[in-house]
Amino acid sequence: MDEQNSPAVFVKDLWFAYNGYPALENVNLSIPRGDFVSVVGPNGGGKTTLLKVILGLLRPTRGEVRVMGMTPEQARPRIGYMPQYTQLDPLFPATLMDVALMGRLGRGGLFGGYSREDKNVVSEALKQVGLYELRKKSFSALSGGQRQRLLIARALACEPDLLLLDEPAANLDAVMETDLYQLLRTLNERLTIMMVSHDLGFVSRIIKSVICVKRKVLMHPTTEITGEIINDIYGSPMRMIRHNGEGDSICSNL
Ligand SMILES: Nc1ncnc2c1ncn2[C@@H]1O[C@H](COP(=O)(O)OP(=O)(O)OP(=O)(O)O)[C@@H](O)[C@H]1O
Repeated sequence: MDEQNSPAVFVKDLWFAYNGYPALENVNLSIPRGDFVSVVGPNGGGKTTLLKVILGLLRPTRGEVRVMGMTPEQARPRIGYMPQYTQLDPLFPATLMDVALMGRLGRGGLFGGYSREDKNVVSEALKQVGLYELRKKSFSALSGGQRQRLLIARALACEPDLLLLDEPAANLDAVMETDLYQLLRTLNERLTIMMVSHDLGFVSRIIKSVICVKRKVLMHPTTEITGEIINDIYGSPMRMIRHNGEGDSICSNL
């Protein structure tokens, strides 16, 4: 498969174990470019592990992973990653610009200083998430929602083709969550997005496919997700809410 026409993510017969304990089994996936995938599943199901394998942070025990036709290591500079928990101390003495510039590290920034291009790309990323005006403010002055946006700007700073987001809506209130999804919807016009969501209260209007991870992995178009599938993943009764009569749906706990 050549680089141009290959899927954003292709996984074949992938197995992964932590010290002999299997976390992912026989995973097969093909995520087309431009997709917006929500990765769901129970606690400890393997969602973060799957993201880390795609990112090349974890090496599979067995199987093949290709990201835009390349190995994860080769593709890494083109993958924007927002990890699950914000590691940054809220009192971290840095401006928004400093934090977002960290996203240029994989592009050769920092050592020898950041170039004008680094700063231009990061300014653009801050504009996209609506934080450019605050760029000189301290990280500690941001609200939870603004911090999540800043971490997305940091992930965008490497000018990615693929964005991997691990629970970006964690700790956000409903209004901030809606704003965040609106931003992701806009970004999806030019990027492939894979987003872990812990619960199934996802805004399905913007999501095109759902990947269910419970050691084994299944991918469905959003419209195909049924209560039965959800019960199967979570092992507990779940309910489907048809959203707008156009096949959109939201799943939630009973
Ligand atoms: N570094 C590690 N060493 C050993 N086992 C691990 C490690 N990280 C994760 N695991 C185990 O692998 C399994 C999958 O974990 P993972 O974090 O990928 O799940 P998850 O679906 O992202 O969970 P959550 O929804 O709780 O974030 C779990 O059983 C977990 O305990």
